[in-house]
Amino acid sequence: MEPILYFTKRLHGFAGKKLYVNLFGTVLVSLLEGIGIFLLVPMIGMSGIAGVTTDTTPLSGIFGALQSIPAPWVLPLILGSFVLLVIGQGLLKRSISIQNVKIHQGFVFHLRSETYRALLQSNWGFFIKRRKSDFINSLTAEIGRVSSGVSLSLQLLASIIFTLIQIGLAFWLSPELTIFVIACGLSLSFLSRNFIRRSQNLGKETIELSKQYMAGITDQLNGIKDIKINMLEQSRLTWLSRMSMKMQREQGEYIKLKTTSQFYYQAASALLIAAFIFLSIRLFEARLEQLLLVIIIFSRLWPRFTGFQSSLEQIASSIPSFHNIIKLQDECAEATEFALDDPQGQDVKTITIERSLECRNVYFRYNRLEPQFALQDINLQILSNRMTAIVGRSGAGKSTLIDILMGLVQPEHGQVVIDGIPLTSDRLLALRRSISYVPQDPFLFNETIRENLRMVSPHASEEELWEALEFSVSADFIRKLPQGLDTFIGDRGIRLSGGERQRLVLARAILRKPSILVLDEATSALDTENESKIQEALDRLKGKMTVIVIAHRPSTIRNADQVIVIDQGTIVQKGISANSEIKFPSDSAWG
Ligand SMILES: Nc1ncnc2c1ncn2[C@@H]1O[C@H](COP(=O)(O)OP(=O)(O)OP(=O)(O)O)[C@@H](O)[C@H]1O
Repeated sequence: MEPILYFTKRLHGFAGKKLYVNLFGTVLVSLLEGIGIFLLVPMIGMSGIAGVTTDTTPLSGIFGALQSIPAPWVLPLILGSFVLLVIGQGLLKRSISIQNVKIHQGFVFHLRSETYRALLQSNWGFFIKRRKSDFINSLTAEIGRVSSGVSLSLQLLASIIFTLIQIGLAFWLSPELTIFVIACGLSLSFLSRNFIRRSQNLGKETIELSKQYMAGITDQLNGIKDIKINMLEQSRLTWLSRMSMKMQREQGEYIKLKTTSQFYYQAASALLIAAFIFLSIRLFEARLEQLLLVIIIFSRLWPRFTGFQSSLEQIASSIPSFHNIIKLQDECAEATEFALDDPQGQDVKTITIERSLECRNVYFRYNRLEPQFALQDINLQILSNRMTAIVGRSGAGKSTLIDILMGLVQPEHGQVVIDGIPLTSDRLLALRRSISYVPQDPFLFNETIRENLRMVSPHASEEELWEALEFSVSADFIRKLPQGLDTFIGDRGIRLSGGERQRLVLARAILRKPSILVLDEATSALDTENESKIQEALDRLKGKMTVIVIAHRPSTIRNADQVIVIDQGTIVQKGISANSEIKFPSDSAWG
């Protein structure tokens, strides 16, 4: 109940007055439907079928007024009112349905952007502990389930209001029979608790399966090249069929549960109606017209009880999604590193390092429950406007060190210090604005080259774009493309070679005009000629920009002013120049 209330409040906050208008409209539609049914009684009476009159029902007062109208007009008047009522109800229903869809869609979008915002505001440490596909699942399937769960709850509320009105009317017509039917309805709802609990459990299974499916399919599509090279197509297809079978089984269980509960309700309805007619005739001696009205009302009312059951089951199955989204938003809130709409965040100034960027006694573990440190006792000084190279064998801790220096993760002990001042959370954004980072696996968007460059610097002139491209030795290959800067580069830049991608990402990094440039094996895919051209370009940055290079190849660090060697998370060697006393780790990459 709690998560439903939580999201209903959120929906209320989002839709405001529109929500009440729609709820009121839904109740009105149901009422009009009820009035339409009441009109059936005098219509039947007039037709002479079964000798029904309205005299003995509480409606006699209302229909008595019809006697003052000339006899030939009564039937057309009643039939006309009936048609008008049905048309009015239909139109109202249509506009409410449209409004409902608008509110529902708007709320899905609102929830999605709220959750995505919370995700974007979270720190890097939060992302490395979780599966990306779980986020995708939450932002797509689960938010959809939450929104339809909320919308179902509101429909249920409208239905309850209408049912109460109908019960009032039924009570007015026959209190005994009404109490009898309500008692039966309540005892049935008590018995149906088990179905609701099972629906909730099935909802949990749905989420787990949907997470597994999303994780698997994302991984496989990311690794489609490996699948093709290793001819894993058949095994992947088998995985998909197994997954589909599990999902089908689970959906089958859900449908079985739903139809069983509907069957019980139907059987109970038949029994109840039989008992009800028997009792009304034998015990309560109801008259035909009274009985007819009560039957009409309850034939409308009883399906509502069945509807409640079915809605409750559906809502119950969406509750685990409610919990998951709340949990995700709470975890994001805990991991928030800045607020996206914070006006101060928008005009953060960049930091210019005057003297140095330092690590003082830094220790870091990915998992604080395990004894293994990824970095320990790190003390280093990166001088401003110089080139520092960080080297070490694979898994030594180079990328982790870079993440610490960029403020992406925080040390467990120790500090990052900029020009003698410790890096605190309020300066994190400023530091990040000052840094351009070229990762090992460069990321490009499925857009044109121009769009990919402008993403980081929307106002860059054509001249600036080409300048950055010249720097990264990309200008020539782009000029040769038929569409030049307007070439679409495909998913993650798949239509470019690995080296071209690296050069383009380097151009993007330079375009930001950073004060610190971080290259994490950013030239590993380049041939010697292009690499040395980039080395020359980086050389020209000396004195203008602080450059930090992670490298595996000695050629990459030839011109570094300082070389730091890391092994098993600790600094094992520091040297002023790569050409002199540095001894490289005995890793195969170093030849
Ligand atoms: N997200 C993570 N969760 C847990 N452990 C991690 C994570 N990322 C890295 N590690 C571990 O931390 C250690 C240092 O990893 P890091 O990526 O910093 O090494 P590296 O020197 O950059 O290696 P490479 O040259 O292969 O990229 C490794 O033992 C690695 O297994």
